[in-house]
Amino acid sequence: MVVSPKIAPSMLSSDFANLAAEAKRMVDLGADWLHMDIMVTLKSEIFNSYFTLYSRLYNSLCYSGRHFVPNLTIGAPVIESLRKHTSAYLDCHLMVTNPMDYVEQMGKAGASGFTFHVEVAKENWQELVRKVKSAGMRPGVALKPGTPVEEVYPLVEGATPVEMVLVMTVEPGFGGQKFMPNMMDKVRALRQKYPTLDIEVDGGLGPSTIEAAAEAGANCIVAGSSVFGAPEPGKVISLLRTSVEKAQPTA
Ligand SMILES: O=C(CO)[C@H](O)[C@H](O)COP(=O)(O)O
Ligand SMILES: [Fe+2]
Repeated sequence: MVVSPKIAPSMLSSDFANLAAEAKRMVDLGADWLHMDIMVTLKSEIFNSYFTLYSRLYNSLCYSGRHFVPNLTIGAPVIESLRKHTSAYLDCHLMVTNPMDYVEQMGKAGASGFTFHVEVAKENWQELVRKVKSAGMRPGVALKPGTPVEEVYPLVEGATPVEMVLVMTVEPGFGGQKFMPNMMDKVRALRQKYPTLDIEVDGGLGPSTIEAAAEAGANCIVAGSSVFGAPEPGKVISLLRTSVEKAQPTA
């Protein structure tokens, strides 16, 4: 295989009150990675800034009070707690407007992968990737459904490249949404250009959508509701893996 399958249950669909046990359950059932969705509101990011007033004004002018996503999930303290209970690869997907602010804390907390959104890193992605690497994490870039795939090419081809591209197959923010099959054109274009790149798909993946994603060339599969909502989650994990293995070309 040119690229290996990585099946990453999204812990967004787990029982947060029993996160350590849920993580162990997924690893025991065959998960390669644990996908951690980090969503922060704009308000808490403003408080992180030294220029509170300026940020507030800037954000109200440019973002009209909107957050990167309309949801709040977990942050570095939860990653740090979970890290004490598992050695699994923690595949962190940062849906925040200022990823640079979270590099150091996520690295110290024990995150393995740090995937930021291209939409908020157009100006500073080179510095961001460098910092992610020096904090001991693997850098990845994500793109929303409305973002053209060409926007991530420079990040894959840069002097300090990202090591994974995450193609969102739903609008970021919530689990349990419907898979967008038209996003497979992006996956196909990426796989054609970069045969050995890790390409992750996130949103609405499960037994009924995996074939489209695997055939297009995705090898890292995030699946939340389809895994946690299944009577036998282990069977879903192995089905996802088999589909990727069948579709990937051999070296
Ligand atoms: O990034 C995400 C949402 O923004 C989640 O990772 C994603 O939605 C997974 O959940 P599901 O498999 O239920 O769609
Ligand atoms: Fe995600």
